[in-house]
Amino acid sequence: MVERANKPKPPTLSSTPGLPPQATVTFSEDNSRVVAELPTGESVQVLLHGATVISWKDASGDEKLWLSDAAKLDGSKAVRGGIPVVFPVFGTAPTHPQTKGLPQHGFARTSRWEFLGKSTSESAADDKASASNEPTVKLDFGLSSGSPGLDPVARAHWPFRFNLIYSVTLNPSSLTTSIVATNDGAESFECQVLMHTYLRVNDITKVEIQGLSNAFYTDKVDAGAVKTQTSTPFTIAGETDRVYTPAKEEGVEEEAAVTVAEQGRPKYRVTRDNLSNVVVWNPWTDKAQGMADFEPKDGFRKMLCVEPGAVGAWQAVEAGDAFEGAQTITLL
Ligand SMILES: O=P(O)(O)OC[C@H]1O[C@H](O)[C@H](O)[C@@H](O)[C@@H]1O
Repeated sequence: MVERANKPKPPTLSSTPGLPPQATVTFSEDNSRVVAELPTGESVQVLLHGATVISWKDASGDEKLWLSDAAKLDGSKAVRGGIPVVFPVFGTAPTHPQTKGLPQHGFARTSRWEFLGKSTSESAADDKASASNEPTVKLDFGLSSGSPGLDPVARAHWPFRFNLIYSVTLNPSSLTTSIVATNDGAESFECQVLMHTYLRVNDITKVEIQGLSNAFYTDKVDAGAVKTQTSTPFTIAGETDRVYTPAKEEGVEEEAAVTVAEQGRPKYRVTRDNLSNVVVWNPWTDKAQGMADFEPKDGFRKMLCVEPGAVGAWQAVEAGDAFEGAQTITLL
């Protein structure tokens, strides 16, 4: 059972002498979000609407994600900022028979998920962090075709039986989000998955992105032209909306990391597991102006979306099978 946010905090986080202090997990008073804090001070907040991570702070309280001042957190709209979950379609797909009726980025980000529970370093014994005695907390969220909180648009336009488990794992120096999308029905379906991470930066003009050299990308601000990333690291100096497909190194199982540096200092490393694309997005002046929920209007200077996903192709999930993917963002 999670504790309520309004319950007074226990005087110490470790109630059992000899055991390492545990993370605390509480619900906000209005039940809209789950808040987890490590004994070392790092914290994460996940809104049940969309299972959207809306805050990730380090031990000093420094926020790592960008969230619009005008973001709707009341369930009326997808959240502008944090980490919205994109499923089962990235963008819109008017020519894809199964998802053509769905709104932009699907329905996962506009559905109310269920909080399934937490595990901390003690119970997550196979977790790498706990093996090194680092505190860790994992929060699990669920959404299925039978969920009461499922956006009605899913029932109307995506008639498949599915089950999504989305896990948010906080360690002192990293945040991992992972998804398992299971096909519970008798028919196969095709889907796309993406974690739409809005990283917070101090000044976008000082940001450099590394790790995408020679990667092919679709340039959505140039009519979908397919290009190759020649200059690396690269900087952002205008509206940017690119879907990268970085090549995998031969014989290497893992996908190459993308590093975001600011003023020459590495800041975030984004690693991917079974997510073969990376979208890099910044709306810049005009697009930011055009989004009612994007505030302040010059907020594009404080953010960079680096979005690991499986969106370049459709993922076919046969009956009884599942698609799994994850990202880890490490503070450098
Ligand atoms: O406004 P939204 O539906 O949240 O989408 C925000 C952005 O998401 C992705 O990064 C896409 O590549 C962009 O084309 C899109 O503008």
